[in-house]
Amino acid sequence: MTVTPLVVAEDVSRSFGDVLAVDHVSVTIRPGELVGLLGPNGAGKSVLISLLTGLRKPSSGTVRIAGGDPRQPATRVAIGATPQETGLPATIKVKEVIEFVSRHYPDPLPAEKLLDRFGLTDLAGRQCGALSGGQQRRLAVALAMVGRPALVLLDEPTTGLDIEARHSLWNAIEDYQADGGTVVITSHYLEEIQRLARRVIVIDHGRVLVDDTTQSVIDRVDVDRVSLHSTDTRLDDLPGVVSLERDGDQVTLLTRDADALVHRLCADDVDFSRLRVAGASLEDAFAQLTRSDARRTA
Ligand SMILES: Nc1ncnc2c1ncn2[C@@H]1O[C@H](COP(=O)(O)OP(=O)(O)OP(=O)(O)O)[C@@H](O)[C@H]1O
Repeated sequence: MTVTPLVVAEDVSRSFGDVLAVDHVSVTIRPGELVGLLGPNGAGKSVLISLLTGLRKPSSGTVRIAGGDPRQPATRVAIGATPQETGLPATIKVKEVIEFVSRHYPDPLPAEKLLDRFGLTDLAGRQCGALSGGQQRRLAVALAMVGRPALVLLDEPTTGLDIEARHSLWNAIEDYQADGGTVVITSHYLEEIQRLARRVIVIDHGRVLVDDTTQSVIDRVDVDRVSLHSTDTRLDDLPGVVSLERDGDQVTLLTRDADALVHRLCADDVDFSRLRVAGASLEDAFAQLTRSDARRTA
């Protein structure tokens, strides 16, 4: 069965003077997907999101959301977004701002359900200006979902949140997806994207470097991560090691052959403790992808 895509960006570019922020990007997202949009600082993620939400017009190419132009109000009802920075009205209470935004949508989530989902129930009567930075961030994401939009675009939603707040936001995002919602999320916390997103799109210099399942992207990096505690200098000369980082006596090695490395440690009687071997992470894959793109660009 063919599923009609929710997001179709075709050959989209956007420039600001000499800066080509988004460079001929084509992306299709199906309903129910949760897609991580990754890239280094200045890669073009926020500008691409602004094109998908209809806040900016492409210099060339087309964007369609649920078949419509996101610059038209009728299409924008299907979109919820949390930009990197949001300005909430300081003197309006949390529940009031939720109810105010709700009135713009035909079938909004009940305020109580939204407050509960985002852990904001105890703050319902608090003025927005009296919320902490993390509480404001949670409210901003809640407001993106109040109208039960088909698509939600979250630009670094968990920046500045403590661990507990981050976990509760992940749960809220997963609940929204479980209800059939579609999510595009940017984050510099790659372990967060690895946990949430089944698919990642990596962009750099405005271009798509990779668009694949998260696992396939990780599998592209044919290395394992070996961590141990040791002050032995012979660690610098082990075979198959791609990179080595020291933090005090904690050493993290990326290697193409973890078995050979561990055999060698034992054979050479290297003094070490707390040895751990793990597969590569999305962060390792991302670092390798963007490094090789930087080399190509140079
Ligand atoms: N209004 C603007 N005028 C001129 N250049 C802009 C404008 N907005 C963005 N840019 C440029 O476009 C490029 C992409 O910016 P963008 O904000 O999309 O990056 P990003 O991937 O979101 O980065 P970050 O991770 O730092 O948020 C950058 O070079 C930026 O300086």
